Amino acid sequence: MADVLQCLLNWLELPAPSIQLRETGSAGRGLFALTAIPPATALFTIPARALLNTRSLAPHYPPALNAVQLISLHLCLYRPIYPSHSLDPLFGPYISSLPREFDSHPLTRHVNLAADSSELPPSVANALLCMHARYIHDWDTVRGYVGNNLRFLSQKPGVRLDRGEDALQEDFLWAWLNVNTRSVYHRLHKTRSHPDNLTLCPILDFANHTASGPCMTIRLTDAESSNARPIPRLGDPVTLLSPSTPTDSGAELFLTYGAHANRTLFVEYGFVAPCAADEARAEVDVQDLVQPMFDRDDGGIKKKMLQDSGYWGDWTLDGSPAVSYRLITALRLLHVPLGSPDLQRWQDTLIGLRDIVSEANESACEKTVVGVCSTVRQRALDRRRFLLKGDAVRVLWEEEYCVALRVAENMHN
Ligand SMILES: C[S@@+](CC[C@H](N)C(=O)[O-])C[C@H]1O[C@@H](n2cnc3c(N)ncnc32)[C@H](O)[C@@H]1O
Repeated sequence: MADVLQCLLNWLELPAPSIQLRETGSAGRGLFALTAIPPATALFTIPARALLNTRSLAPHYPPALNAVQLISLHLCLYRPIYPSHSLDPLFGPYISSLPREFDSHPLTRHVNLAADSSELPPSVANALLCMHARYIHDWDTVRGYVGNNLRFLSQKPGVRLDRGEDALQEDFLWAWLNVNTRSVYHRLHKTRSHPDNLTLCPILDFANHTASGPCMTIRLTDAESSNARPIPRLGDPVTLLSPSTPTDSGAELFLTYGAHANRTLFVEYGFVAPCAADEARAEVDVQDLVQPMFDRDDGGIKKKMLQDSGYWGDWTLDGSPAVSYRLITALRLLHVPLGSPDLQRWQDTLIGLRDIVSEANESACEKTVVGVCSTVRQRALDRRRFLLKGDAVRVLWEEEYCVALRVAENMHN
């Protein structure tokens, strides 16, 4: 473990920092404080030349790919064949420090084993299918690109493209999952929202996620603070700051990957961070149960109205406990007869002219929510008993159960 970090530090020409790399219990490798660290201390700065992104890779490839596709292609071409190191002359030491495989990641299981996603809560299965579609789109694009640039790519030192398409696709999946689980936001373009504002960053990418509690932050780059594209050709360097509170020697140093529900953490990163039932992060998406309620005569018109006003789908319950405003809005419309004066009242709720459509409409919505909660609880009970305690999928079902229980109890009070 120490060797991996030392090798990266040598390549980066960085002095020994006040952190070390250690194996954690269940989260793989992680960063730990070697000494007590004062608040907001700069831990290390990774030079722009060592960041793997569109700026550092663009000079080495014909244009045509977006950031995820280009970085994935580069990793794929230079995947190390263990125990040997990556043959990449540019980023070899970094690529050699990446995880060797993603065998237990839900996407790998889905692709390789055609794993039955019916064991997952429906919204999780749906999120996994969407992720799979993204992956297939990127693979199709990169496969076409490789075909169009075969001669150029084959001449790169250390690259072998004569291994057959299956082997290439396997390496591409490994590469794509590295980008998906390890890249961070990094300002490289004129606008903040540009989808290619991302990078892989050595050492920083050993940091595990915490949903709450002290975490490290990335210092604002020059480009970000001036809200413009970076001036240096390769972009700005990345400096990692320790948490804003003192860190004890030996404590793990975390990042927060975002305020994600466990559904997202599981599908995108392959783990869950169990949360208390009363946290807003404990969330159930009930679209699979509510959408069929619109499969009736007036449902098509109502669906269109919800789509036009931006309220179709993403209907959630959470543990705080709460029914999302998006779901309340959809249910209110579901219980409004078309052609009645209540339709105007529903529209008035959208623009804040009214709080509710009517008392009767509110109680019909509540009854529907209670029914949805009952279905969620029953299916969670049915499914979780087939799974071992501590299994990530069981945690997902348990979260659904607890949230539905809390929301239903709250309705009755
Ligand atoms: C950016 S990497 C972090 C470093 C990684 N542990 C390693 O060994 O290289 C993200 C991956 O670490 C793991 N991970 C991060 N935070 C975790 C957590 N709180 N619990 C479990 N696994 C976690 C997941 O496998 C995730 O996809």
